[in-house]
Amino acid sequence: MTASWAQSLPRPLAPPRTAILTSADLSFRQRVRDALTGLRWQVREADGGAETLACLDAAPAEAVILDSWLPDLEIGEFIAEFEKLHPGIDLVALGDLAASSRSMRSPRRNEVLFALRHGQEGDEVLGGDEAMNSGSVSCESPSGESANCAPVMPMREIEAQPSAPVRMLAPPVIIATRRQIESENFSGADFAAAPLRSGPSSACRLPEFIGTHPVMLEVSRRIRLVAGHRTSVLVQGPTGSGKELVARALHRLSPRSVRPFVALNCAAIPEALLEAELFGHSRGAFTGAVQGRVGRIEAAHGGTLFLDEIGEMPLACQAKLLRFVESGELQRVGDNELVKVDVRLIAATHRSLARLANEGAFRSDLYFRLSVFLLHTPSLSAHIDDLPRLTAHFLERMSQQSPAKSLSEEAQSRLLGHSWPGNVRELEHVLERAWILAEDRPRIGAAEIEFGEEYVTE
Ligand SMILES: Nc1ncnc2c1ncn2[C@@H]1O[C@H](COP(=O)(O)OP(=O)(O)OP(=O)(O)O)[C@@H](O)[C@H]1O
Repeated sequence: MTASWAQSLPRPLAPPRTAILTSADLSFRQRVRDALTGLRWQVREADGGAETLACLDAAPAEAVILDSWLPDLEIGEFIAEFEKLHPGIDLVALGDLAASSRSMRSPRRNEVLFALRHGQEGDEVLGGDEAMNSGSVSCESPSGESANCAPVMPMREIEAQPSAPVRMLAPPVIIATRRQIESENFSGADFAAAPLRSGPSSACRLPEFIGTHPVMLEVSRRIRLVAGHRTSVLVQGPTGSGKELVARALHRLSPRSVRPFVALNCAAIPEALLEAELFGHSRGAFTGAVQGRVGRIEAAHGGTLFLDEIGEMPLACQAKLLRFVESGELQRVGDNELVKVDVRLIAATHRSLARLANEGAFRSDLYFRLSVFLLHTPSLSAHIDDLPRLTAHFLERMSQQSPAKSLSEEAQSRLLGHSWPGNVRELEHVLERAWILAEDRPRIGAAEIEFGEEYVTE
C-alpha cells in the first residue's frame, strides 16, 4: 500500500542540467537552446571559444555544446585548451565534428555519441533508434550496455516548425565526447578533416595573426587566455610588430566587443593637451575650451581603452591616470564632479616600461597596475619563418584592388636577406611600394624591392 502510494506521488524533479551552447550562428543556437530547454537544460550561450571560457570562469556548467566552427579560435586548439582547463566538463560536439560514423562505430568508445548535424539538404539528425535501426551505429550506454535511445527529429523538421516540441534526445545525457577526444580515433582523422585545421602548428593561431612560428602562436594563446577577463594588459614590442593588432584582438574576443574600442597614442598629443584629451574638460576650463568635451576614457565606457606609447606619457598625467585606475572615477579638467567609468585598459609601448620605472621616468605604481598581464609582440626577425606567409597575405590583399602579382625568386631572396627594423609594418610598405613599381607586370622583380631610403640618390 505504502509502496503504491509512494509510486503515485509525483516524483521530485531533478535539478536542471546546465550547459553552455557555443555557436556563432544565432538561429542555430536558438533552435538547439529551445530543444534543450524543453528537456530541462539551463542553457547559456556563447558566440565563440573565448566567450565560452569566460562563461565557464564566471559560473561552471555540466557541458559545453560546441558547433563545428568557431569565429575566433581553431576548433582543435579550443578543445585542447578546454580539456586542460575543464577536464570534468562534458564536451558535446555538434555538426561535422561529431558526424563521423567511423568514430561512432569505434569499438574503443564506451559513451554514446548522439550527433546533431546542421540541416544540410537531405541530412537528418543522427540519433538513437534511427541510427541503430539503420544499422550504422552501435548505440551503447556509458557502461557499455545498449541504451534506450529515443528517435530524434530531423533538423529540417525542426527548421520547418521552430516552435514544435522537439524530442531530441532521451535521456538528456547527450554526448560525452571527452573520452573520444582522448582516443586517437577522434583526435586523428576527424580533426584532420576539419576545414579550419591546416596542421598542428596552426591550431591556436588567431585569424588576424598571419604566421605559425611558435612565438606568434604564444601571442595568440595568451590573447585568448586573457581576453575574457577585465585584467589590464601591457603589450610590449618593437615598432610595427602588431601591438595594436593585439589590443584589437583582445577587445574582439572580450565580452566588451559590443562596446567601443578607443585608442589614444600618448606620443602623438602635445603634453599640454593630453590630460584634456584623456579625461575630457568642462566649458571654459582653458583658453579655447568654448564647450565641454568628453575625454577618451569616458568615450570607452563599457569597452576597451588602448593607450599606445604609454611610456611617453608625462608624469603629471600618469598621476591622474593612476588615480583613475585605482578608483574607477575621473574628474574632467576644470570640473569637480567625479564620474564613474568602466573601462578595460590595454597599454602598449616599444620601450621597456620596467626599465623606465627603474630610472624614474615612469611611475612604478602605475607600471604594476598596467602590467597585470604582459604580452610581447616579437620583432619580425624573431619569426622570420613567417615571412613567406605574411608576404602572401599582403599580396593577396593587394590583388583585391588590381590584378594579382607574384614575386620572382630574386625578390624573395632579397626580402629574406633584410633585417626588418620596421617589422611587419615595414614588410607591408615594402610590398606596397614594389607593387606600384612593378606597374602592369604580373611579377615583382628584385629591382622593385626597395628598403627605406636606399633609392634616394644624392
Ligand atoms: N602577425 C601579423 N599578421 C598580420 N599582420 C600583422 C601582424 N603583425 C603586424 N601586422 C600588421 O602590421 C601593421 C602594424 O601593426 P600594428 O600597428 O599593430 O603595430 P604596432 O606594434 O602597434 O606599431 P607601432 O609601435 O608603430 O604603434 C598593421 O597593418 C598590422 O595589421
